[in-house]
Amino acid sequence: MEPTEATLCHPVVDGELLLIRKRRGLGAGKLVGPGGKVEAGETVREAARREVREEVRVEPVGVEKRGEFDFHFRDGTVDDDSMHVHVFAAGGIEGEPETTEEAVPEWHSTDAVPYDEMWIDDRVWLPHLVAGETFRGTFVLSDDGESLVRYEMDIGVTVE
Ligand SMILES: Nc1nc2c([nH]c(=O)n2[C@H]2C[C@H](O)[C@@H](COP(=O)(O)OP(=O)(O)OP(=O)(O)O)O2)c(=O)[nH]1
Repeated sequence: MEPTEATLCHPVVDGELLLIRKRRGLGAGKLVGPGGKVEAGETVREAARREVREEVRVEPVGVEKRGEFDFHFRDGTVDDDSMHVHVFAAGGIEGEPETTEEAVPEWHSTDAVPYDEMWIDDRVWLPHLVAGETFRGTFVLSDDGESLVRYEMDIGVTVE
């Protein structure tokens, strides 16, 4: 079975990260970047932009691909919960973030990212996005998603 294609798009504006408190779906309750599954007929970049619009009603600008990761639960084989995530950064936004049915927007300083409220793997790769780097990695989480079983990651990779 192929992993599900998904996106994350992290606006970083004047040293502040725009995160969302997810209200439903995979990772509900956690603080994450805007994102979601890629829909049929759209590119991953279009999907990344659409999810930012849908989740917090702003238009991301200066969108750059920064990396990709594979995200698995349990034994690292592709399963129903496996995601292939395309990660983007945005240098700005147009509009004022709003709360929606899907998400509550929160700004956090890039110097004080609340990693304990995020997916366990975010502390591994998000600092590289904030630093302007690119990355590619694989993360295997425990069944409950609370611990990192293993991971591998390359920094400074070429992204399309
Ligand atoms: N920060 C972070 N995000 C992750 C990880 N794994 C993972 O799938 N995600 C993201 C990628 C997607 O943005 C999101 C999963 O998609 P989703 O369930 O929100 O998709 P969606 O909004 O299209 O949901 P739906 O309404 O269609 O059910 O979770 C991870 O380890 N860290």
